[in-house]
Amino acid sequence: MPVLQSKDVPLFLRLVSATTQIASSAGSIARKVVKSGELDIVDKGGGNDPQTIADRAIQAYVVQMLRQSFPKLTVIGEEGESVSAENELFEHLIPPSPSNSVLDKLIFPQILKLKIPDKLRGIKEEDVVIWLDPLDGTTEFTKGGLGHVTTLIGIAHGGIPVAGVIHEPFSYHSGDGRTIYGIPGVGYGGCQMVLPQTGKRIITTTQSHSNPRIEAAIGILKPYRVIRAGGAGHKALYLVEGVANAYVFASKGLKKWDTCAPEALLQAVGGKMTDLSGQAYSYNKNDEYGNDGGLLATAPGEDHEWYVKQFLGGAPLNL
Ligand SMILES: Nc1ncnc2c1ncn2[C@@H]1O[C@H](COP(=O)(O)O)[C@@H](O)[C@H]1OP(=O)(O)O
Ligand SMILES: [Mg+2]
Ligand SMILES: [Mg+2]
Ligand SMILES: [Mg+2]
Repeated sequence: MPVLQSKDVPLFLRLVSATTQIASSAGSIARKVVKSGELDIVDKGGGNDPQTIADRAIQAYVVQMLRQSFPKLTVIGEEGESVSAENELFEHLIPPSPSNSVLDKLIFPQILKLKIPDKLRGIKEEDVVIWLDPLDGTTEFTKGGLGHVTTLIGIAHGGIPVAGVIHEPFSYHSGDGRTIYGIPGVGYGGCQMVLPQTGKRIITTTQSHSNPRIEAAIGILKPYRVIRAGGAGHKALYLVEGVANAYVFASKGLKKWDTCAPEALLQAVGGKMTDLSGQAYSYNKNDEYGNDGGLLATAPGEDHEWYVKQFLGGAPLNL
C-alpha cells in the first residue's frame, strides 16, 4: 500500500484510510457467509449473544490486515484473541491479498489530504487502541435481518474516540456495501448528515435485548414513536441520517467495541453519545469492556442534557 506507507502523511490519516479499505473488503466475508447458508452459530452464553463464522472470520481478517501495516497497535476485538486468519475452517472466506494497484484505488482519497489538528498529527502507533466489533447486530444477522448488520472499527487515543469506521455489508445503497468514516472535529464521509425532525421525539432502541427497565426509561422520554432495531452501529446511523432523535439503551450489555466507532461518527456530525447519566465512556486499553451505565446518544441539534435530566428526575434506573 505505497501511499499508506508514505512518511509524508501522518500516521493517523494513514490508519483511518487503511481502516476504511479493510472494513470495506471485510464486507465480502459477511456476504459470502450468507450466500453459503452456513452460519455455524455458537451461543456465547450470558443471555442473547450469538457468534457466527462471519464474526470469527471478519475479526481474524481485520486484525491480520491492521497488524500487517501497523504492528504496534493495540487491537481489542469482541471475539477475543483465539481467532486467526489461517484457520482452515474459514480460509475460504478471507479475501485474497489485494495487489498494490487495487490498494491505490482508495475509497476515500480525500482522507490522506485532510487538515488535522496537531494533537492528531502527533499520534504514535503504540498509543492507539482499536476497538473492533467484527459483526454488530449478530442476533439480527442469524435471523436474516441483514440491514441491521455493520462492522465497527473504532480508533481511540488517550481514552477518547478519535475516528470511527462503520461498514454496512448489506447496504441498500450498494451491492458492495457502504463504508462511512467520521473524525470528530475534522469531518466525515460516506453518508450525509440529516437533521431529524423536531417536535415529535423519535427514540430508537434494541429489538432483541429489551427488558422492563429499558421500556421504563423510554417511557420517561414520552416518545412520539419508538423504532426497535438491531445493532449499535445501525442505530447510530439512524441518528446521523435523521431517522431518530435519540438512541437509548438502559441496561448493561453494550461493550466498548459497540460504541467506539459509532461515538466517533456521531461526534463528527455534531451528535453526542454518553452513558445514561451523561458520563463519557473511556476507551483506554485497560478500561473495563462493559458500558455498564447504559447508553444515551442524541442526534445533531438535540439537547443531550435535556435527556440526561429526564433520567435523573425519573425513578432511579439501577442498571
Ligand atoms: N446482553 C447483551 N449481550 C451481548 N451483547 C449485547 C447485549 N446487548 C447488546 N449487545 C450488543 O450490542 C448490540 C446492540 O444491541 P441491540 O442490537 O440489542 O440494540 C448488539 O447487536 C450486540 O452486539 P453484537 O451483535 O456485536 O454482539
Ligand atoms: Mg456479540
Ligand atoms: Mg456489537
Ligand atoms: Mg459483534
